[in-house]
Amino acid sequence: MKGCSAVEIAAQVDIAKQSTRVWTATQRVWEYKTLVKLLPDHASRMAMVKYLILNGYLILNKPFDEDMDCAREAPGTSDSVTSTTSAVATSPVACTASSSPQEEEETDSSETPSSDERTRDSSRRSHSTPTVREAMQAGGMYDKCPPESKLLVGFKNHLIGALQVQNCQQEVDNVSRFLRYMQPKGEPNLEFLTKTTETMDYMRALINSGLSAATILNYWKNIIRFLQYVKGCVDMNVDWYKILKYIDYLKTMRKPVARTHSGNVCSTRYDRIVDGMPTVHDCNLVLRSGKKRFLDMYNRMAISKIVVSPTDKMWYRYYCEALMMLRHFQRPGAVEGMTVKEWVNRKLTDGRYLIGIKKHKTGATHVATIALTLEEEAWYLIRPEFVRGECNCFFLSARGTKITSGSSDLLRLHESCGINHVSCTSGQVRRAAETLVATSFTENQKQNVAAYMFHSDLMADKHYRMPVPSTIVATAVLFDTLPGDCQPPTKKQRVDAGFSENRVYYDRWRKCKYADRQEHLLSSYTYQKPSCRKIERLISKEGWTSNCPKAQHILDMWTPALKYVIASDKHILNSCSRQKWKGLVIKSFDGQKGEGVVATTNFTKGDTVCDYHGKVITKADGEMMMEELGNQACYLFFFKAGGENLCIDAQTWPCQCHAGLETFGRKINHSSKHPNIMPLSVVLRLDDEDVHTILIKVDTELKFNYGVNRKSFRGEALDLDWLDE
Ligand SMILES: C[S@@+](CC[C@H](N)C(=O)[O-])C[C@H]1O[C@@H](n2cnc3c(N)ncnc32)[C@H](O)[C@@H]1O
Repeated sequence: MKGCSAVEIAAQVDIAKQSTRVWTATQRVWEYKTLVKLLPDHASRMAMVKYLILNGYLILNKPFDEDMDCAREAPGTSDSVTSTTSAVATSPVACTASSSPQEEEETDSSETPSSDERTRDSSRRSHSTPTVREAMQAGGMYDKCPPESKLLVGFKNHLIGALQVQNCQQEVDNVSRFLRYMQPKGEPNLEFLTKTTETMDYMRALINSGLSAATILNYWKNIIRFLQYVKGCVDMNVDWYKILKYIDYLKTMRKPVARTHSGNVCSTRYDRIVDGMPTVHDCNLVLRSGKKRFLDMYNRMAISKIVVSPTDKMWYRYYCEALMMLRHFQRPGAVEGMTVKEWVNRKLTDGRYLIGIKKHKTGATHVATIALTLEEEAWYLIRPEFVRGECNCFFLSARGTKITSGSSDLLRLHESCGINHVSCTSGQVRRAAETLVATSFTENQKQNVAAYMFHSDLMADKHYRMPVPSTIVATAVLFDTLPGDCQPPTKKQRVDAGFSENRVYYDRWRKCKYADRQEHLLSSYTYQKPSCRKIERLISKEGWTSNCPKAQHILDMWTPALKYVIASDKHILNSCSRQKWKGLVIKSFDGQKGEGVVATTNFTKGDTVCDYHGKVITKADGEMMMEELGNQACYLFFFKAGGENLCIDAQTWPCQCHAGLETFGRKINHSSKHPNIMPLSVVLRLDDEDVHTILIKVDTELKFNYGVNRKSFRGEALDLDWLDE
């Protein structure tokens, strides 16, 4: 539009904007998963994908072209990706078990009951999985260091011994591949700590090889854990500073990947909200529709002793496996791992047969448990029909060997019943059950369910906190009833807004408001217990006249919340780990006092000025050190935490972790009469250390009360007159 006037150009821009809006609004962007749902038939879907792309549509989360062309994508692939991603989002450990390229290889079914399935499975093995692996191989990311390398052996022992990670081989392999990439030859060493360019290359190569964001994050997590292990190795004489810097670098580098991952998880969850989630009942459809055939087969095999065809027998087994996954919410790994011994050891408890399964292919330390009804137990008694030789596994393939993929079997069952399996995987039914539990079970019941479904407690907790559509709507309705001035909705407002005349929403509003007020009052007193009078004053200042918490009740509920606030404060964690605190200097004083700490900025009550840094030792060890010191200045801080008598040893200086750096805590002098800071013992998740933090109120020399007097320590301090200060 070179020759056009500004007005003409502006008019064209307007038209373009308009058309972009229409373009976006008319579904130019497609999620591949939606296409899977709309077009379960692979060929039709591929044709549609091509058409959409040709016409300028954008398809998000499309599998690699090669995968789409080579393999008839197993229905449910996208779904299983979904469940992996969400598991990763809630528990990074789960990612270890499910998202590594090795695992991708292993989860392919090798059992091939029909020629059709054989074609599909073999094509998946020969094309789909190796795509990622081959890319990794080509990029030099698949080679490993010798397993006997000192670093790897040490790391593995650390994972098993110190961190109790029994299933750690995958993590060790991931680290091994990383080390090999960074140092293609020889015994791996720590020279990579300075190779930032190569590290960046490694990240790029991982991304380019087609690994999912979740898997890459998992690699990164493993490497960071490895570095933390190295940091703690006293015999390696490693440079802490270098390691910390490198960890920082890794953390920065993973940020974009983490963003992509969060985006993926969000989009999955969004789909779930928009498309709705299947209920447990929906997921059990295959059990209902196949039940007649199943019972018929049972009658023929168990009662009439008629020999059925191998295909029928196989189908019967699929159904039995499905029962465990869909009705008893077991993971496929538990179905695959169940042994004959575990079956024989089943225990009749309160009318149910209880079975425990130890091997379930996950990193969880829980035993998978199933409580079969008497009827179900009878259905499983038919197993001898499948035995072809020696095999300890309970479920047996057509060849009499261990089954390899419970999820593939579930998929086959769905296909045989003509049911679209997409929303009926074991992951889906577990999620559906969790949703149900979250809305209608008590906390105790939830914990029991978590154990039954063999989640880690943390994972279970996270799942239960996931919003479900009905909760979101209920909350939104509640918000709608809240006018801006925070008054409860009047009866007229409620009725006008389409709600019933009764008080249910009014009461709900009052309940929420009451809880808010309680929280507000409690949050005003974080580190010092208030008096009843003080709370009453605050309540009256707020101007609340009704629906108002009682001051005494708040006092009863009060606990020192600050510890928890501190424990999650990134600034404090960072300052503790780097030993960098702002607003303090060390100053020399006259006389015996020596040096002390002075504040150069104004601190406010509640501020954390620094920590008392040093190694945490026992009280007995501390006392022994003190005895040896005699009358010399002493840099030991005795305290009690969780019933234990401990001591921070700042006597041993400089510390290993911050070579050559003077730390402030140990330089703070004593004052019993005018202390202006107080120590607070908190447990920070910081390289497994208990870190003591100190609060200050005024900008003057920092002094705390050492908590001892001249008579302390059996009178040994009698001549320390400065203790009276
Ligand atoms: C933890 S250190 C404090 C820093 C020490 N002033 C320095 O120069 O390194 C504790 C020692 O400082 C000295 N100290 C602490 N408070 C003092 C005070 N109010 N007056 C005199 N000396 C004090 C005592 O010798 C004590 O053993």
